[in-house]
Amino acid sequence: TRSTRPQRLLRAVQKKAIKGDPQSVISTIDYFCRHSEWAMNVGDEKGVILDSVVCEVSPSTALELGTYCGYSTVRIARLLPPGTKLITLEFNPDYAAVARQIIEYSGLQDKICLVEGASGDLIPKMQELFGIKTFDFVFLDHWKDRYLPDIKLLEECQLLRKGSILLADNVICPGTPDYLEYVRNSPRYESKYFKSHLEYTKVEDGLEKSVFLG
Ligand SMILES: O=C(NC/C=C/[C@H]1O[C@@H](n2cnc3cncnc32)[C@H](O)[C@@H]1O)c1cc([N+](=O)[O-])cc(O)c1O
Ligand SMILES: [Mg+2]
Repeated sequence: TRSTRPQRLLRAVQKKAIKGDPQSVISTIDYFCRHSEWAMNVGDEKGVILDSVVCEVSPSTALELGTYCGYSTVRIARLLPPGTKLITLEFNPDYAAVARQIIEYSGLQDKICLVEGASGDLIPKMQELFGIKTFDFVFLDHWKDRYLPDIKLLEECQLLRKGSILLADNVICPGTPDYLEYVRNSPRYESKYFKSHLEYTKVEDGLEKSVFLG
């Protein structure tokens, strides 16, 4: 049977990127998505905004919702201070398998913990599974109708603290209207929109950065 797009993206990384070099893995994926096949990675333009927020927060604990092929996982983990871990959740086993190989190829496996499962099931288990008290940083890039229920779950599970930063992809395209309305109107968040473009295109999209106020 024909290979899947994630498998073809992995093959491009294994063929063209330098093993152990996260930047070359990132550049290879961006090149593949611009010149061979578009894929729903946060991409290079929004990736620069993601990088700047990760560097600013310099999180001790970080969570990513929706690993897909691991592009943003590698982008985030390459900037984390030593001794910190990025927990990334992915419920599609085929995507998780590709992501594991891309993460390993980048050499960042010691900074990343990829957990297979649904965010709705795993978020309540973060304390017991990883001894996590609160997350300093959360990157949301999974199904767009899961953003709002999942941050409400993070609040309920007391996994956010005063100053926790949420960064959400695709708030314009495909769009996350209920999430945006919530973080922009809730007194519990201070929210800011970073205008950009949908990965590898000229279509408008952007990232929403929201600080939990406690
Ligand atoms: O649909 C998009 N992203 C959805 C991403 C979904 C990824 O997160 C996982 N997932 C979903 N709920 C989950 C719950 N728990 C764990 N993994 C989960 C899915 O198995 C997939 O790997 C998207 C679409 C476009 N686009 O232009 O169309 C552009 C983008 O940047 C996008 O991010
Ligand atoms: Mg996205």
